[in-house]
Amino acid sequence: MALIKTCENSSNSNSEGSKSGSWRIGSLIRKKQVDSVHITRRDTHLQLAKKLSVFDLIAMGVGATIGAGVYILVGTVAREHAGPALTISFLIAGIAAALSAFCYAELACRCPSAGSAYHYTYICIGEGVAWLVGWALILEYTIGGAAVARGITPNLALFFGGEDNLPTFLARHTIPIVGIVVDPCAALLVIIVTVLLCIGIKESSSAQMVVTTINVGALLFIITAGGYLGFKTGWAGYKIQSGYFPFGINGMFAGSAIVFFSYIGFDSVTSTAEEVKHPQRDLPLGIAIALSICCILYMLVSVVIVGLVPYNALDPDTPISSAFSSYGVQWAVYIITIGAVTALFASLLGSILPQPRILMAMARDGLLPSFFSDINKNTLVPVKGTVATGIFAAALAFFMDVSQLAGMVSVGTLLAFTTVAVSVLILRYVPPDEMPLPSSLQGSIDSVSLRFGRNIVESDGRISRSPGSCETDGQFLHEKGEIHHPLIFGGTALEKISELTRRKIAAWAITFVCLGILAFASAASVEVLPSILRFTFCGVGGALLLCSLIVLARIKQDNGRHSFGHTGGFACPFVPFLPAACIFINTYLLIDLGAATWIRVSVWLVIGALVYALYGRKHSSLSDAVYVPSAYANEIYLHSSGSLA
Ligand SMILES: NC(=[NH2+])NCCC[C@H](N)C(=O)O
Repeated sequence: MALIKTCENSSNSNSEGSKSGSWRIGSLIRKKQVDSVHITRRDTHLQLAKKLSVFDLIAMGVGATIGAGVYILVGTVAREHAGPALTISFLIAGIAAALSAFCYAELACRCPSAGSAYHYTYICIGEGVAWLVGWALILEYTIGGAAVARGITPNLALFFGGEDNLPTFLARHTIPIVGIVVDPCAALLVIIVTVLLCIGIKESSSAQMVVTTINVGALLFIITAGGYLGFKTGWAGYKIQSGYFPFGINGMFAGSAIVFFSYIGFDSVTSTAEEVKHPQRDLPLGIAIALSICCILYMLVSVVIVGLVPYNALDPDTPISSAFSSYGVQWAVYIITIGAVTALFASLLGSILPQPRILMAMARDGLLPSFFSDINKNTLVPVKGTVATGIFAAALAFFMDVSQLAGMVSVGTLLAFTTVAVSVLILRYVPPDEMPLPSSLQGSIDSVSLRFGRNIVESDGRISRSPGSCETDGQFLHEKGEIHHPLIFGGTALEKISELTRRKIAAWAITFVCLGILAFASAASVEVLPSILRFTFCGVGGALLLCSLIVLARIKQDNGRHSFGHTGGFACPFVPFLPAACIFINTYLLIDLGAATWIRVSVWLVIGALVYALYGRKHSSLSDAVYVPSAYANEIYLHSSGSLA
C-alpha cells in the first residue's frame, strides 16, 4: 500500500503567484502533509534527539502547568467569585481543559511532530491560520515565560527577608528619567533556563523532574498539613453562614473561567513530539496523566485552603502562606515559598522549551528563516532558536512588567486550543488528502501501486529528485494536474459521488458549527450589546450549532484507527460533541478577555500578517516541495531501487 503526492500540484498556482508577486488566496489555504518527509532541494534536516519517556512527559506537563495559578489565584477567586465552591470551579475548569487535552492527544498521536498546534493547523486548516497560530503561540510562550520569570523575584526575595535585602545584582532597580523597573533576577533565571535547554532535552527534562518533584512535594505538604490543621480546628471556613455557594452557581462558573488559567501549559508536552521515543503511546498518556495530577492537586489544595480560612478572609496576594500563618505555623511559609519558586521555575522552563521547537517547525516549512531550523549536531537541540528565544524573553523580563500582557498570553493559548479542536473535526470528517481513511475504503487504496522512477532515497529519508517528477499510476491525476483524494479513487461512480457529497456536507456543517458557536458565545459574553440583539444572536447561533451538530453526528467519520504510519493510537471520544464543546468554551473565554486585550493582540496579529506576506508566503516550502509520507520512505526506496517495481 502506498500513496504519494506532489505538493506543488496543490500549490502550483501559489508558487506562480508568489513569483509574480501577486496575492493569491491559495497560499493561505494550502496544507502540508501529515508526518511527511520534506523533500526540498534546500532541505537537510537533522532530527531532534529521541530521548523522552512517558515519565519525562508527565514531569514536563505537570511542571509547565502548575504555576502562579494555584498559589495566587485561589485567594481572589474564592473571595470574589466562588467562595468555598472554588473546588468545584477547579473541577469544571479541569474538565474544560481535559476537552482540549483529548483533542491534543488525538492530533499528537496522528501527527507526531514538533510544532504542536501550529503543525496540526497547517495539516488540517491551512497555511494562513497555521501561521497565525504559530505567531500567537509566541505570545503564549515567550511573553508568558517573561511574565513567569518576573513573578519569581518577589517570592525568591522572601528568603532574603524582603526585596530590599536582595543582593544588588539581583534586586529590582528603577531607571531614572524613564521610570522603567528592571528585574535582573528574572533575566538571569531566563538565561539559566536557556542554557539548560541548550545542553540537551534529556538533561532539561531531568532538571524539570527534580524541580517538579519539589513543587508537587510542597503542594502535598499544603494538603496534608492543612488537612491536619483543619481536622484539629474544625474547618472554620466551611462553617460560615453564607453556605457553600455564596455567589451562586454563576459565581462558581465565573471562578472556573478564571482558574482555567492554572491548567494552561499541558500543551507544551506536544511540542516535544519529535523527541519522544514512542510518541503515539506516550504523548496521549503523558498529557492525560499530567492533567489528572494537576486537577487532583488543585482540588485538594482548594478544599483545604477554603476550609482553613473563611473565603472572605483569604489574603488575595498570598492566600496559602497567610492561611498557615493565621494558625501560627510560620515556618510553613518557607515550604510554601519553595513550592511557589519551584513551580514558577518549572513553568518558565515549560514556556521556553516549546518556543524554539515551534519556530523550528515553522522554519522547516519555510515560513521563517532557516536559522531557526538549525539543530546542533552534538546536542540534537535547536540551539540557535533556543538562544534567540532566551535572549528575547530575558530582555522582556528585564525591562518590562509584562503582567499587564497576561491577557495576550491567554489569547495565544486559547487560539491554539480552538484551532486544535477544529482540526479534530476536520480530520474526522474532511481528512486532508494523505489522512487516514475509513476502513471501508482502505482496501481501495491498498490496490494502488506506486512508482517513483529512479529516485535516490537517502538514509535520512530525503529523496534527491526534482519536484514534479514523481509518478503515480496516473489514476490519481485530474486533467488539471491536481491529485484527487484517494477516497474517490477506486470506487464506483456512485461511491465517488456520495463520498464527495459527504465531504461537502461535512465541511459546511463544520463551518456552521464554528459560526454558530461564535454567534452564541459573543451574545452570551458581550454584555454591552442591546438585549434584543443578544437574544437574537443566541437564538440563531444556538439553532445553527444544534442543527449542524445533528448533521455531523449522522455523517460517517474516520476514527483514525487506520492511519498512515500507525495503527491504533488515541482517538478523541464523542466526536463531534466533545470538540464542539471545546471550541465553545475556548471561544467564550477568548471573547471574555475584553476589548483592550483584543486591541493589543490585533496589533500583534497584524504585524504577523505583514511578516507572512513579506516573507513566509514567498518562502513557504509548499511552493517548491515534494512531500512523501515518511511511513513510505522505505517503500519508496524499494520501488526506486527496483526490487518491487
Ligand atoms: N505556557 C504557558 N502559557 N505557561 C503559563 C502557565 C501558567 C500556569 N498554568 C499557572 O498556573 O501559572
